[in-house]
Amino acid sequence: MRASQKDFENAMNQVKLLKKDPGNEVKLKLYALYKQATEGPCNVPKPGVLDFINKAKWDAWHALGSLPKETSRQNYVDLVSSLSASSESSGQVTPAADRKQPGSDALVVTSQDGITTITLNRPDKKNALTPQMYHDIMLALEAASKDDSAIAVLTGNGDYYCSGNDLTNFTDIPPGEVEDRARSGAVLLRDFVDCFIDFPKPLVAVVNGPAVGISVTLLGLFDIVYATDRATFHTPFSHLGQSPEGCSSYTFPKMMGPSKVIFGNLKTKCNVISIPKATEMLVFGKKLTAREACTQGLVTEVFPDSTFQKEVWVRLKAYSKLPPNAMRISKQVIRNREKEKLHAINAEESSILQERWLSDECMNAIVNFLSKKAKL
Ligand SMILES: CCCCC/C=C/CC(=O)SCCNC(=O)CCNC(=O)[C@H](O)C(C)(C)COP(=O)(O)OP(=O)(O)OC[C@H]1O[C@@H](n2cnc3c(N)ncnc32)[C@H](O)[C@@H]1OP(=O)(O)O
Repeated sequence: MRASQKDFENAMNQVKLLKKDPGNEVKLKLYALYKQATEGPCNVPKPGVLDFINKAKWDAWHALGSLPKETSRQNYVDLVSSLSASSESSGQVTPAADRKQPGSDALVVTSQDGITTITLNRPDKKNALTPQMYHDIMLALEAASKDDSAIAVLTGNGDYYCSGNDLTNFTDIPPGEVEDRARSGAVLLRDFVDCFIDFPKPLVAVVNGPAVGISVTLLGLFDIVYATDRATFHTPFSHLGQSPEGCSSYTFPKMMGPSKVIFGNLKTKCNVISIPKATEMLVFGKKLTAREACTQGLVTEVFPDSTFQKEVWVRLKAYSKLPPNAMRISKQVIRNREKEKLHAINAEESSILQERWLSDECMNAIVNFLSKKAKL
């Protein structure tokens, strides 16, 4: 059977996830087949002899002569599939990918076994979220809401789940444009969080490592949160001169419940007040371990790191075989009556944050991070 365009796109995504470098010879072969499959026979002038890299690429492409596009596509898919079989790719992302997100390699979307997996793929920056990634995640969620998968998963590649908003997003802003940027940032944030509120299928977070900032607050909008015991959950908003988002000002106190504080002594009358446990996280920036987050209702289940990927994916594959319409409808029954409220909270949080981004407290904290004075 001939490889389809979808198979070809799957293969392109799989290449990005290979753990083992396949070596220059194979990479040239992949390049040549890709060019032949997408553009046909080599039609560009030969680079000069001193332009070693481009000449090697040109030679590899040119060597394919008039190989038809369809055959090149098939050969590309076969080659990638043989590489994937021999490469030890990370447990959860071996399945063939089925879409390439526009504009960035920092997000990889795969779809297999009824599960669409959105993987944050910027491990060298601890999967910090750039504006492009916010846009691409929205696109991926939009596509996943319509594709034939039963559930969707968000996870991270590397040792972190996500280090939150990329703090360099706040740099290089010309002085006259600061307010405009804060305004457009708030619109993006609001649209982004709205996509999570409205996502119609079961949404699962596979928290493969520490999580910071918005990647934590969003967890209140997921239906299941599985975490490795290596994960931590940190919302250092006050440290950053910022304030909670992702509807966490509502979902966290609701999920975590109150902690009772008793004051007074035996001689005087004792008073009991209830403070949401979430306050310690959202106001004071207390970092929770995975077990603490589980006890407090933010995480569904914690797994030992050594078996995390295996156990979680076995579980999710089983869930994905359940009738998809029933799961979608059940999710809606559970979530729908809160939706309007969540949208209103999201709008409010985004507009408060827009103001915070303009504050000296926020600017100073970001400068501190960027000058490496502070490690949160
Ligand atoms: C549309 C806009 C929406 C905005 C929504 C608002 C959201 C609010 C938030 O998300 S607040 C949370 C923001 N995140 C942080 O404050 C985390 C900052 N990072 C750290 O504190 C640390 O990097 C760490 C604890 C995550 C990891 O520390 P570690 O020592 O293990 O590793 P490094 O610090 O050396 O990090 C490796 C490289 O990654 C870069 N990096 C990490 N996180 C971020 C980030 N959030 N933004 C930008 N860059 C980040 C780090 O700078 C290192 O880069 P380098 O190798 O080039 O130095």
